[in-house]
Amino acid sequence: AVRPLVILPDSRLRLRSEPAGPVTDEIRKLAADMLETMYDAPGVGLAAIQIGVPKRVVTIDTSKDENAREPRVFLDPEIVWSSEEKRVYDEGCLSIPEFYGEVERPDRVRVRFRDLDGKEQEIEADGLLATCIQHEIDHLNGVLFIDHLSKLKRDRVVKKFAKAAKRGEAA
Ligand SMILES: O=C(O)C[C@@H](Cc1ccccc1)C(=O)SCC(=O)c1ccccc1
Ligand SMILES: [Zn+2]
Repeated sequence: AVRPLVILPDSRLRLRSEPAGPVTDEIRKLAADMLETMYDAPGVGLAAIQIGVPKRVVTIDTSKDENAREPRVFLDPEIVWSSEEKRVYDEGCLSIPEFYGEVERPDRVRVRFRDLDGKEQEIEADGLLATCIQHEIDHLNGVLFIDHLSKLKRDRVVKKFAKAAKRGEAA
C-alpha cells in the first residue's frame, strides 16, 4: 500500500535505523509498500524510515521508463569502497519536498547488501544509482542531504519547514 511520507521537521528522520535482520514476510511486505510509495511519489529511491519504519531497508529504481521498471531492494546496505573522484548532483528528498541543493559525493561506490532472497550481494554503482544509494544510506544513519549544504542554507530550510509544520500546512 502507498504509505504516508515522514516530512521534515519530524524527528524520526534523525533516527539511526536498526538492522533489517532475517528476510521475513514482514520485511517483504515493507519492501513492497516502499516500492509502491516510491513509484507513487514519484521518486527514484526510498529508505524505510521515510514511511516511519526504522529498519535498514532501501528501495531504488533509476529506470526512467514506467514500462521497464527495475526495482532494487537493499537490506543492511554498506558502502565498502568509494572513488576519490567526486560528482555534484542537484539533490532533492521526498521528506523535504520542493527543496533542492547541490551535494558533492563520490562518483562511484561499491555496496554490499542482502537481497530479498537473503543472498549477500556486492555491486559497483556510478551515476544516478551511486548518488541515490549514498543518499539512502544517509537516511539509514539519520543524515539528510541538507546536512551536506552550507549551515546558512540548511538553517534556512529547517526554519521554513518548522514554520510550515507549526501552521500545520504543506511547506
Ligand atoms: O528522498 C529520497 O530518498 C528519494 C530521493 C532520492 C534521490 C535520488 C537522486 C538524487 C537525490 C535523491 C528522490 O527520489 S528525489 C526525486 C527524484 O530525484 C526524481 C523523481 C522523479 C524522477 C527522477 C528523479
Ligand atoms: Zn531523501
